Amino acid sequence: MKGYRYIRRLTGYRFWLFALTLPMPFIFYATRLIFGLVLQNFFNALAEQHQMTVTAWLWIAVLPLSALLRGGISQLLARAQVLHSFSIVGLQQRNLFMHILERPGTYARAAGETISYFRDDTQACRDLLSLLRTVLGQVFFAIVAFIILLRINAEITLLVFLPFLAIIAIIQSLKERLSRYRQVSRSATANLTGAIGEIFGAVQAIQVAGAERHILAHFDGLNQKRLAFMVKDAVLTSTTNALFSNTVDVGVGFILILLAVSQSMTRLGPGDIAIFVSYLGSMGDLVLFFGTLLAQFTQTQVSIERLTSLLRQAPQSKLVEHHPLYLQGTLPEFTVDNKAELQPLETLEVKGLSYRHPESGRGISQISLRLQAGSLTVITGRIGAGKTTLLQVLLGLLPKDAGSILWNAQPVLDPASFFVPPHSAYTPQVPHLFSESLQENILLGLPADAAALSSALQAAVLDEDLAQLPQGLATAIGTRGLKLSGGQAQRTAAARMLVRPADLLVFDDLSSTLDVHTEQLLWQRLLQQPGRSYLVVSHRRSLLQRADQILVLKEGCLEACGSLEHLLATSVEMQLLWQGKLD
Ligand SMILES: Nc1ncnc2c1ncn2[C@@H]1O[C@H](COP(=O)(O)OP(=O)(O)OP(=O)(O)O)[C@@H](O)[C@H]1O
Repeated sequence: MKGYRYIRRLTGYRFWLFALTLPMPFIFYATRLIFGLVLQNFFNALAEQHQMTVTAWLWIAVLPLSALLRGGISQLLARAQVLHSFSIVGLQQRNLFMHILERPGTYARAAGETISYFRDDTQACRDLLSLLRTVLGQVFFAIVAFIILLRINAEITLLVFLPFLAIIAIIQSLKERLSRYRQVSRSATANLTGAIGEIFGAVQAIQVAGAERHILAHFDGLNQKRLAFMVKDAVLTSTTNALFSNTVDVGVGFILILLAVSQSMTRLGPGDIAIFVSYLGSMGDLVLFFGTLLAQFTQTQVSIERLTSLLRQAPQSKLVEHHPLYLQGTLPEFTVDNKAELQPLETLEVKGLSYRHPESGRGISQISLRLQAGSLTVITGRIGAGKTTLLQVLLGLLPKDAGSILWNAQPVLDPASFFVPPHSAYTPQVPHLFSESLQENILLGLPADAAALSSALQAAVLDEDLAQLPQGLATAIGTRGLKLSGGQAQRTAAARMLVRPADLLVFDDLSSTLDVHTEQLLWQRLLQQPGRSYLVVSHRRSLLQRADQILVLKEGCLEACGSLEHLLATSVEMQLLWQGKLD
């Protein structure tokens, strides 16, 4: 989606608020024009009469009135401006958040990067619109001021405007270099902070490898690079800022020099000089803001590209789709669809399911399966065969490229919202735990039902561990569950699943962190649960032996399917997996 279309669609959201904010800079700069005219008339009246006349007093009285007018109108419109800013930033944040929630499997970014998308990139358009509005007001001011000054003294006006043009030309010539220096210094900073993150995450590995000296040298090198780029960036930015801020003084100096050398200046009264100085001050704003506006155009384009790149196959206009936002007043009641009324699982059918990861071009192709209620289906295959991808596409965590999913012969149109309790529950390969108590991690907001909790703990083989934990269920498990062993973390995630009513339980390889005995006990207890069906990724022999059917995946395709006996007799891939000859 082109940047301007993105901005146009965004501006269309609550357009009346945007329209209300448009006159603000015009009113602001109109009062500055009035202020200059008042100054001119006041000083000229004073110079002509050599004393405070009624006219002079009148001109003085106009000053606070114009300030009051400006303040009053600004106050009225400021609310519209704040609401408009929050609306367009909030709309993008809401749409981005919804997109991630709909397809969590496609979103794999670090927390810091995510904050930068949500906080910085969604604000780029707001900043651009705000600058654009201000610069339009300033251009209006510049044109009117130029005409007024021309009428006072055309010769001087043209001469005084020369430094402005010169400075705009200098800024333009420096613009490309400014942006290059800024980009290089930002990326040097990102390299450094990225390295700090990696070093903290790998302290143990560094110590074990005795690589402290090498890492410090690397860190020092990154620091030196950043220092060099930052100094260049700071020197150039300060120089251009100095140019900006001294523009007005240069202009005033120019007038004074002309006053000393030119006859024509003698025709200027003190009020005329005052209006020149006053207007030049505001012209300085235009030079400053115009340069910033040009830079903001580029930054906004970059931000729009960054944001839309997160959408993958979804239409790019999704980020600027219009939806209600609740910025004021009480929030509407939160309702969850009551899926309990829907049919309990009888059969689950998958036909021709395909998905390719855009980054690697790999994934799954044309997978079909049929699963009966109350059965255990095991998906197996070598590393990278597509087992996780199949589960994620089925559950709607990744968007399917092709294929269909049928629940009791009815098509599932939106798997992401369908495959949740009470239809199904899922434990991923790496469970996500929070730095809360064990109980909160299992319940995740469900009302504490002691019987359901205790049954889930028992089924997940957590009951014995619980006795060892200092505060039992109230034990805080640390950031991402770090105080738990890998196996405990995985069984906590399993208990979270079991405490919820769900017909279909989907597990992605529990065996990686469980010893053979615990895993056997877990499956023994799980399979005793009434009314549940299981879809499980595993390569453990004990589970393959229990399975009603096994799907063997190879390079993203369904290689074979059937009972263990049948597969061992007919599938070479299954034979190799069974003998542990493949990883
Ligand atoms: N996020 C991703 N981006 C790009 N390619 C991916 C992504 N996730 C998986 N793949 C690729 O898709 C293929 C299938 O991966 P998948 O994780 O589904 O395999 P798997 O059978 O579950 O492997 P494992 O046994 O290691 O869990 C692999 O070639 C993998 O490299």
